[in-house]
Amino acid sequence: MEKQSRLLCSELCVQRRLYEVTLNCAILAWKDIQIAKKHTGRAIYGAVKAGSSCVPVCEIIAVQEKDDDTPCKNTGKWQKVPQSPADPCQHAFTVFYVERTRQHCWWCSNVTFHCSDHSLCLLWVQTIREQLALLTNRPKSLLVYINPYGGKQRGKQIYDHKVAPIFSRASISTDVIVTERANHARDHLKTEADLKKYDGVVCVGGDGMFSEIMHGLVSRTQQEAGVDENSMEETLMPCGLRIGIIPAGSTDCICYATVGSNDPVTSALHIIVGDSQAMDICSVHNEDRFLRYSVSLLGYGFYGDVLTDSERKRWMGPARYDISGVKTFLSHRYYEGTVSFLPAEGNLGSPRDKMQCRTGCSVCRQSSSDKLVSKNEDSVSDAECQDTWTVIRGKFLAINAASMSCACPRSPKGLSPSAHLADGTTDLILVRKCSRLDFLRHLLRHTNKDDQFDHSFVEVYRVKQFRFSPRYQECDSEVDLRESGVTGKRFLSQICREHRACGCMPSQSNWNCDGEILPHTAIQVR
Ligand SMILES: CCCCCCCCCCCCC/C=C/[C@@H](O)[C@H](COP(=O)(O)O)NC(=O)CCCCCCCCCCCCCCC
Ligand SMILES: Nc1ncnc2c1ncn2[C@@H]1O[C@H](COP(=O)(O)OP(=O)(O)O)[C@@H](O)[C@H]1O
Ligand SMILES: [Ca+2]
Repeated sequence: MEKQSRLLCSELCVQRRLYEVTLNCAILAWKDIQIAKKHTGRAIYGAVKAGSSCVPVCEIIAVQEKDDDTPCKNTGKWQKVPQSPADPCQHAFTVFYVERTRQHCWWCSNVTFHCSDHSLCLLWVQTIREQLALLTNRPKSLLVYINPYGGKQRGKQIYDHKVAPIFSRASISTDVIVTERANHARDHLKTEADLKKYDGVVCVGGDGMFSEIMHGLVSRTQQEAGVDENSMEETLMPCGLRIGIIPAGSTDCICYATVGSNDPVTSALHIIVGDSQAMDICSVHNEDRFLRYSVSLLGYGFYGDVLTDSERKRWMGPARYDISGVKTFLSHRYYEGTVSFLPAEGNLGSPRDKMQCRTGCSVCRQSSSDKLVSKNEDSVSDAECQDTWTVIRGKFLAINAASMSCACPRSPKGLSPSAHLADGTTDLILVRKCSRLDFLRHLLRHTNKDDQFDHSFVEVYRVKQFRFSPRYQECDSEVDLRESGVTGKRFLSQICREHRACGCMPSQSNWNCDGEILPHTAIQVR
């Protein structure tokens, strides 16, 4: 505090007690003068601390001169405006700032400073505003998309009641679009929206809604940069705009895994202070066709089937996943296929190293600087790495790729607790055919502290690319069936012939790509 030069220092009242209030370019601090005097010369820091508070300037949301006839912000009571000009409470300003509450949860708190002199009051307001104006990473203008049908259908309510008031307090201007159909936001972003007007896009909804907005922005960026999304060789251009997420969906894992909570107010405050976090994006192709991007979970088998079943139960809201989860668990189907992958090299850690990715994560920083170096040196092409592909054939209950931890309220540590948000890799989890009881033990470990990878039937790899092809590929899609001349009957008789001895039927599943069903099962992922 002493190292930074003071911009202002005054004696002001807070709730009728006199405080020494100081502002430098980094911190606003207020110290109860009486408590401080009591302890002069004595090093009782705890006691001195008891009468003093501070807030980093970068966590101040707004400062407002208080009207004479507004209720006192600290007590909530209406205050009588004092008549005497010498009254130290005659003029006041309120500072709104971020306060940490529960784990990773933020709240917008406030403190009102009173002073006798109007010009002093104005000077404080103006100086704090000048300091806020220097924080250039804060958004001023945002484009907001609300999915009114996500989660418990409370997106609009959450935005109107919890988010819009703090955005307006922070003087952020917004254009709000309540979507009218699926893919409305994606198409608007891709073709219509005047993106130059905005400092960021806000998504009010779940992972599916985030995915729509991310697709809109990423595709728009590639179109403008002339990058062909169908080509697996091209390097995608990163997006210039940030996406803020106000959680109002069913899983909200993208919000939970980046912010640490699924609280709309916390998210709004992170948006206001201009926080940002880079995020890996996987591209998913089928042959030369681009299918989709994924940022959280790409899951075949168990999670694909849970999603397929749950789409029919959308009216149930978030509970549909639990019902479909139990149903899919009981059906206990397995899937045959071949997974090939290119393991991540270098100092990218391992999925079992128990390192959690946090803001400023050293692994992600290292990975992005490595990428810059390799780009400049134009080093090893994918073709040269061909020989390092690992190939695994087998029978699986689930094949999951988690590009981030996928932490969510259902599983607070996530599918892959040590996965990194922006290291250019995804954690590939293979759950081989096992008994129901073993699979249940594995699932349960997602909800407690035990290691879900510590089973003989579970393998996990950190990879840069992977491919999957199901064993009975002919049935991949009706088109493929017709093209290859294989009929459904022939497919079934082939399976029956091969499984006559054991009497069980292997199944076909679909890929769950961030909560959307992919139309193909043979995929290539980068
Ligand atoms: C026995 C309890 C087992 C609990 C296991 C929980 C594991 C949860 C891992 C969740 C990973 C979530 C990854 C995120 C995916 C989302 O992108 C995506 C889309 O989200 P959106 O709807 O918000 O748009 N969400 C999903 O695909 C939903 C996946 C939810 C899976 C829930 C599975 C519940 C399983 C319950 C099994 C119970 C067996 C009990 C037997 C007696
Ligand atoms: N106005 C709308 N009507 C119907 N569906 C919509 C609308 N807006 C968005 N969607 C779609 O709703 C799906 C689910 O949205 P999401 O917000 O992720 O909720 P949830 O988490 O409950 O799945 C997304 O796939 C999105 O494309
Ligand atoms: Ca990653």
